[in-house]
Amino acid sequence: MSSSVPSKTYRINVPCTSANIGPGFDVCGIALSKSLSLKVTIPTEQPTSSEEATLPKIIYTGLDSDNVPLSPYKNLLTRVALYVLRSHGISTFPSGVLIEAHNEIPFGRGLGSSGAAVIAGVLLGDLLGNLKLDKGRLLDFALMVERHPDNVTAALMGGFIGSYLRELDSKDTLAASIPLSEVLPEFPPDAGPQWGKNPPLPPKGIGHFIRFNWAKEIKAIAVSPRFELPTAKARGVLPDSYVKKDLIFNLQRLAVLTTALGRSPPDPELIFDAMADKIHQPYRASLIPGLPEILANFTPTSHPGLLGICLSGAGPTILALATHNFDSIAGEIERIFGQNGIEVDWSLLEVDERGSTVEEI
Ligand SMILES: Nc1ncnc2c1ncn2[C@@H]1O[C@H](COP(=O)(O)OP(=O)(O)O)[C@@H](O)[C@H]1O
Ligand SMILES: N[C@@H](CCOP(=O)(O)O)C(=O)O
Repeated sequence: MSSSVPSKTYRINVPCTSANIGPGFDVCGIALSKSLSLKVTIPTEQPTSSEEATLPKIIYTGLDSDNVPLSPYKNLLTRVALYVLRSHGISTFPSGVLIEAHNEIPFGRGLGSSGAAVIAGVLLGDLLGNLKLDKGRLLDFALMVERHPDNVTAALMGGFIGSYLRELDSKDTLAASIPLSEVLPEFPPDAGPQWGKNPPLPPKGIGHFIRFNWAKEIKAIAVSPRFELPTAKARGVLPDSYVKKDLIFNLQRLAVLTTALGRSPPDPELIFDAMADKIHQPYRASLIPGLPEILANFTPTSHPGLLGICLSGAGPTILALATHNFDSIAGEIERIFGQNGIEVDWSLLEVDERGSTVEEI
């Protein structure tokens, strides 16, 4: 943007997330120390009716930025922002906006890249419309797009979070049931202010959540195979119903895990067993070569420092929680993936307690 145009610049920062943490399928999420950050420059004066308005210009740097659509009607960040704006009766983006995205979250690896993009988009819409929505309301909009709460809630709030979707009355159920194609329509390339009907506001308070404690000694090792597994595909292999004993297996562990991860010093035996799962990982094993072996080959006794191991989100990333010996734990997971012909990248991450932030810079 030319320096002669008066403008304000903001930084939106959204952390990556690891969802499920073993038994907490669609319930738990942890915000971690990699992020999607947007530098957003907004002109403070808009063109007069005789001047031509310009659409947002989007620039990406960082991971997986080569194939991201840069049209504001195709890009996930701006489509979500436009949904928030249109729900408030604002049919177009302000003119002349510059969005510089820097991405550290690999796409389709189970570290919540789409959840982070959805939260960044909601925050962007709030900023562009000067809507000043509170966090609960921002979450409602995010949940209309990404309809499981674990990633988006942790990305927005930060820390280790448990969440559920409120049972809605029939009027709210109707409002929340509008298809995703109406929330994020495929805009024609020449979409203008008069295009389509604005979507309705989402019901209030769709998502409820609580923040658990997190013991400061616990770090997250994220080992990401170098292939993408779209979350939709990894949800597609899950059954529609479960047997009672598998549900009880997970519920018992989840009840223990949420408190166990907040206790200092952490108890490796308790956490390790509490991170086992029977409702998503076994079904996803067919999509992630090496997963059964990885889950079967690690214990706190065989790998001192390890607390627990699970699939991160829908995978294929493996999340190992540990207090020490990070290199050897990651190296061993890398070795098993290697035997299955899969290369990986790994990093040691901290829990991000701040969650998403927006600041003027
Ligand atoms: N920063 C981003 N900007 C635009 N689109 C994104 C961004 N991050 C993720 N996406 C979209 O989300 C897809 C990945 O979503 P998903 O399959 O749910 O995997 P993940 O486990 O990483 O959330 C990407 O292929 C891309 O289409
Ligand atoms: N609970 C969801 C979480 C998906 O997380 P992602 O980071 O893989 O998008 C699931 O397991 O499907």
